[in-house]
Amino acid sequence: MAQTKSTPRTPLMAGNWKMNLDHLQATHLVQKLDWTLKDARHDFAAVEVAVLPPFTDLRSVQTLVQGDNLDLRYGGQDLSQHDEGAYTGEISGAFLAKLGCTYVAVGHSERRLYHAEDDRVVAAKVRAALRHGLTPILCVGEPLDVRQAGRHVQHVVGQLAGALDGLDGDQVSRVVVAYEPVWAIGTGEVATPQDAQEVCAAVRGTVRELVGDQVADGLRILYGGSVKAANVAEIMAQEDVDGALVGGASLVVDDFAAICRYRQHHGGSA
Ligand SMILES: O=C[C@H](O)COP(=O)(O)O
Repeated sequence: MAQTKSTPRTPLMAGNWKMNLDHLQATHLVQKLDWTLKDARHDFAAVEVAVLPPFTDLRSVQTLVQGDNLDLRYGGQDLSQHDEGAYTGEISGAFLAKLGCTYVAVGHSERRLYHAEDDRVVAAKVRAALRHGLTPILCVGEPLDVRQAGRHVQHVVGQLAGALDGLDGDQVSRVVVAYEPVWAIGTGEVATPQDAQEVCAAVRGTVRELVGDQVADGLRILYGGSVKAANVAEIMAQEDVDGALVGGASLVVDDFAAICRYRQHHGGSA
């Protein structure tokens, strides 16, 4: 049973589509998602829903969301640390802002792994996002060997401190953190609610030490890694978990909508 949390923070359910769905498929999914969430006759005002499509879909998503005034936010999966210039293939945060993006994922483990993004690059991208008025969804998480060695909290706190280094309280208050254990991404191997809580509490504690109580209490921390309708309510019931970053299940409207309706699964009030 979900429990009432001591500090209310608006939950965020963000769907990271990764390299899936072209702009036509994106239009179809967004329309159906909006229809499904409204059709549920459930109060979604208290849950923020966002999608992170591929860059090539964003203009279509913007047209739909703004044209039909949909209650849905959207954003990019990555951005350049630079604002403009000779960086072939890169996308500026300024371009994302111009397209009406609210969010941008930064430091996803797939970027760290396949594009060699280290804490220094991730920190620069967090700053780039903030410069352009975007909310970075800063992804942190440990690989399996680190978890097995029992160093997961230390690892995540190190990534977090590296990415937030030098930011003031106002800047950190505009960041969302996503804890995604690498071993749980796309594997069906979901962390237990207690695993998620342990690390998310450490994330909040680190932010408390860095910039104080007010920012820490307001910080939204998402869990990501094989989130499904069947496991989301228990994860959301944890004190320091404020939402989910959803990969595979966000590509199927009914599955993602069910995740957004997590309160209905156990009748709780997280
Ligand atoms: O950004 C999303 C995460 O990588 C989780 O992906 P997944 O839900 O497919 O495990």
